[in-house]
Parts: sequence; C-alpha cells; structure tokens
Amino acid sequence: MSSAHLDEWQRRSFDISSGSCTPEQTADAYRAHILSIQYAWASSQISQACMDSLFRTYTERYAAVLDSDDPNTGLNNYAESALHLARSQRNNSDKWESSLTIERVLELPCVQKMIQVETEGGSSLVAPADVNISVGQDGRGDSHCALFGGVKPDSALFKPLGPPQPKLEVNNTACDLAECSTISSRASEWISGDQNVFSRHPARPQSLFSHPLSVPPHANSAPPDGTQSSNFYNPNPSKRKNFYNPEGEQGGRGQHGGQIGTDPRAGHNFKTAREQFIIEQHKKHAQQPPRGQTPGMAAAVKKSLGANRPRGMFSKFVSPMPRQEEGSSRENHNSNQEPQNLDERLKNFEPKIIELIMSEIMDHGPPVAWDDIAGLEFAKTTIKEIVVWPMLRPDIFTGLRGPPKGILLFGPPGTGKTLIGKCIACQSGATFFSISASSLTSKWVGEGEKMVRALFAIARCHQPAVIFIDEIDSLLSQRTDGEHDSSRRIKTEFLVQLDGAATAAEDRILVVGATNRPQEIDEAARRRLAKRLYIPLPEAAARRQIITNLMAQEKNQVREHELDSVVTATEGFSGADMTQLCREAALGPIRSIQLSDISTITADQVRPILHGDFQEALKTVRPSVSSKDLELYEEWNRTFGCGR
Ligand SMILES: Nc1ncnc2c1ncn2[C@@H]1O[C@H](COP(=O)(O)OP(=O)(O)OP(=O)(O)O)[C@@H](O)[C@H]1O
Ligand SMILES: [Mg+2]
Repeated sequence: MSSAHLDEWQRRSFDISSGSCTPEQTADAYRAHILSIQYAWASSQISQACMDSLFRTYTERYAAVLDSDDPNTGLNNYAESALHLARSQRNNSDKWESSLTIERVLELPCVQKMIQVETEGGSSLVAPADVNISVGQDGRGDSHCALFGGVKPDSALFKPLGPPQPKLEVNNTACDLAECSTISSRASEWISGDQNVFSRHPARPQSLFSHPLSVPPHANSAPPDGTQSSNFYNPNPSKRKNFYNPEGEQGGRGQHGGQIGTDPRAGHNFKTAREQFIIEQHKKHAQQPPRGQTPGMAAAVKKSLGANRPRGMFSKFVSPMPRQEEGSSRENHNSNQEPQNLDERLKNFEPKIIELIMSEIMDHGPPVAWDDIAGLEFAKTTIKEIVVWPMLRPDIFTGLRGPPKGILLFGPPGTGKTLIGKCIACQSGATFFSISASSLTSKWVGEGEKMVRALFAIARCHQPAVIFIDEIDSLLSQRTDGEHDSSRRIKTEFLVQLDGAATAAEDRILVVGATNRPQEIDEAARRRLAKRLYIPLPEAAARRQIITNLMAQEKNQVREHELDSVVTATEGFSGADMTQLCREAALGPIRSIQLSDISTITADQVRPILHGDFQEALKTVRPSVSSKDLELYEEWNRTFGCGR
C-alpha cells in the first residue's frame, strides 16, 4: 500500500481503538477497514492468504470493540446506520422506480392463487385483519426468516399496501422457490429503496431493519434444520472469527453472510435492485467485477458493510478545505503568485496540506524592528549573526561558518521570545513560516507528521526560509511510554527533518524554536537545536526602554528621575509585565475623571499620565515570574545554554 493508504489506515485504526470516537464513527472506520482489505485483494494488491490473515487479525484485535455490551462504546449502532440509509438514500439511480405497487403484488402467482381460492368460496387461508408472511421450512409463525435477518416481519408494515387484508402464507407448500424468490426480491427492493414505506410507518422499521449485529440474541436462534443462521450477530467473539473467514463460504454466500437477499434459498439469480444497479454501472463503465466475486456478492458486501455510502463521520464532516479540483483551479488562478505550488518536489504532497501551510502557516504579521525589542543585546547580535547575515551572504557562510540548522530561544514567559520570532520574520528577508506546535499536535491530529514533512518540503522550495515554532516543548517534549502514537510520529518526523537527513547541506532552512519550558525538551531535539539562547528578564536599561517606547505614544509627564524610580521598583518584571504596568498606569487619568463627565469629556481634556499613576499601578501589577522559576532557567542556561 502507498504511504497515503497507510496513513488513512492508521487514522482508522486510531478511530477504532482510541475510544474517543462515537460508536458510529468507530463502525464506519471498521467497515472502511474491511472494505480496504477487500479492495486490495480484488485489485490483486494482496493475496487471498494475506486477506484472510488480515481479516483474522483485525477481527480479533477489534473483537472487544465489536462485542462490547456497552451501547456507548460498542458497535451496537448498526440499526442507526441502516435506518439512516433507508431514510435518506432512496436509490443511487435517478431512473429507478420501485416495482412494488399494489398491482404488481396482486399479479404475483401465489397471491392470485389465494384470491382464486377466496373467490371460489373455499376455506379461507387468511384471517381478514391479519397478514403474516413467513418464509421457512414449515410455515410456522416462529420459523427462521432469513429474508428479514431473522426478524419476523410485522403485519403492520404490510397493511396499507393490500386492499382487503389477505393473509399471505408463503412456505414450501404454498408456493415454490421461484415465487419465494420473487417475493424476497420485491421485499428487498422495497427495503433498499422505497423510503415511502418508512414514511408511512415511522414507528415500525426499527424492528425490521435493524442490522443483524443489533438484533437481540433471541431473534437470532438457529433454524431447526441446523443450517447456519444468516445473521451474524454473535455474542461470542471467538465465533465472530468464523464470520470473517471466507473459507467454506465460497458458494452463493459472501464472507458476510446474513445480508438481506443472500439467503441461498432465494436462488442464485436473485438480485436486489441495488445489485442490479451496480451491475448496470459495471456494464456502463465496461469494468470487470472484482476477481472471484460476483457483482451481486460485491453489492451484498457493500450493503452489509455500508462503507460505500456517504454517512457517519464522513457525511457530517464538511471539509474546511476546498476539494482537490477546486484547490487546483484556485492554484491555477494563483499560479502567478505561487508558482512554487507546482514544484516537482511537492508533487507527492496532498494539495490540501500544501495549501494549509501556504495560507495558514506563512506569517503575515505587523512589522517588528530590532529596536522594538528592548535589551537582549547578546541574543539579538547572535541571531543577526546566525539568521540575517547568512541569509544575505550565503557564499561567505559556508563550511564551518555555516549557520546552525536550529536555534532555541528559552526563558521565562513574557520576555520577548515570540517578539524575536516576529522580528526575524520581518528582518531576515527569508520566507517565514510560523507554526504553533500545539496546532500541529492537536488541530491536525493524524495529519501532523504529513504537515511536518510538507512544511519542510515547502520551506525547501522557498529558500532561504525560517521555520519558527512557538511552544516547541509541546512538540518535542521528552518521549514517554504513555505518549500517544501520533505525537511520537510527529516528533520523530520532526527530528528526522531537523537533523538534515532529509535536508541537503546547502539548504538554507533555519528552525527557530521558542519555549518557556526548556527542561521538557527531548535530549535528541536539544542536540539538534544547536544554538540555545537564554532570553532573560529585562534588565533595568531594558525596562526603562520598554516604558520609554510605550510612553512615547501617550501624553505623559513622567520625569527622568521618576522613571528611574519606576525602573527600580520593577526589578523582576518581565517585558510583558512592564507592558501591563504601562497599560494600568495609562488608565490612571481616565479613572480620575468624574463619572458624570465621562460621556462629554474630549480626548484633549484627559490629563497626562503622571508618576503617581505608575505608583498606583505598581500596587496591582506584580511580577509573573517567581524567583524560584528564575533559578531553574538560569540553571538550565548554565547547563545547556550557549550564552556567555
Ligand atoms: N524585550 C522586550 N521588548 C519589548 N517588549 C517586550 C519585550 N519582552 C516582552 N515584551 C512585551 O511582552 C509581550 C509578550 O512578549 P512575548 O510574547 O514575546 O513573550 P514570550 O517570551 O514569547 O512569552 P511566552 O514564553 O509566554 O510565550 C510582547 O508583545 C511585548 O509587548
Ligand atoms: Mg511566546
């Protein structure tokens, strides 16, 4: 299977086993799984033996899910799916019309025979107010009715169809096999197509059209002749294995015996309307039916598993992305702006993912200059050295002078790490990809590693490129036994890409990670982020600069010596705390306005910000980083940091 199929397979496996999906979604995933195996076999991608083995493996593996008695976690939701199918999907063919009309029923030979008996005045076979169709060996009311999946059809369903209600006894003595077949054919067509039946009997179909898996065990008793029940409800998981084992099932019945219309007694030529439709489609497209499988069987399998119809999570899911055709037309439309989309190197990636990365991840924020970042001189110089200059003069920065492939900005929260990332985006001249690690791990579950691969591939097409990953700790945290497979895969893919295994030496792609939890980063990732820069709390000069920068845009009368006292009082504040302090102080003049004046006062009449406002603000704004936390950062910096 191709990697795309594998990913899909993994996603479905996750859906089935995670326990976080609804039973309907789990059932869908399971059915899709089975269909994939059959499809692979039918198109000769896998052998019969391989298919058998896969069926065995997956049936055993998911037996617990399938057989759970808990309606919330088990797959006891087939009735829901079948009803959904019956209600909302009339028939795939526009031309198809139900042949079950009153006239046609009356034309049936067995009905004719009974009407004849009635009119001849013979003893009536029927009680006028009751109708009971039973197809079985002896015509007893409790006989096994394969036609309806072991559930005896309810008379109420048939009442409105016939004029005076004749009792229709169909058994081996009353009508021959061909007649039974005709009736079952009509009934199956009815079941598969005519939703009017359900609209007339909204309360009834549950008992008739429950999927066999949802039929209670008592309704599934084996027929008296010992033939295997055509239902596959089985409370015993070990027996379920037999159901999926096609050995010994190769005659007229598929591996998924028990579907409506597959009863051998119905005759080999029996086809439901849906099967007929599929055959016509096959003919139309001049396609051979899958190897060793009659079209009827294929249809029966499809009907049983239902994986060919849009519903469940797939039908409800509305993709936020345009379809591939739309995407490609948009690509064509944008071809002047983004010719890279057509790059050979990207042809193996899903257009959806490429578009996501191009449209959502590439950053287009407000410009940030180096001077907007107060203090942090060492970090700024180092970053210029690593990022800006090599991007400008790649010819000089070669060999040993080559820039590192990854840098890590770490430090307490609110010290300007993200700000530096934005500044690199504006100042480096490189294509800038900004991605939050949490969006890789949560928003795109199952797509994460694909996204990572595509991200690096696109970056390679847009060189020089900087990939900025905020909160990188959540992406590259220590690998633990309990962690989820998908996050492990993302991490591994990321390390591979970061390592340069998939990146040529001359590629100019720099990964910049930012974190305030450096101790949580995996040691392998730590090694790959070779330049680890500590972004500390701002020193006095930096705090002063932050206040000056922010106050420059406001009317204020804070004198130099007053500013000094504020700077001294804010020892231990982060850049974000300083910003918060200034915002609080800026509210001081507004608070001094009388409430009655607030609606009439003009902007010019608002008094300037004073030192007193800062003093007031200092009473409420506190540093957000504790000295204990600070010690941890400094300790980590001494151990792993690259600062002086
Ligand atoms: N050195 C600085 N110079 C100017 N402003 C700063 C500085 N550091 C922080 N700030 C202010 O604090 C705000 C938050 O900074 P930023 O988002 O960069 O913090 P961070 O280090 O990424 O924090 P976190 O680790 O919580 O993500 C910035 O928008 C800016 O207003
Ligand atoms: Mg940040």
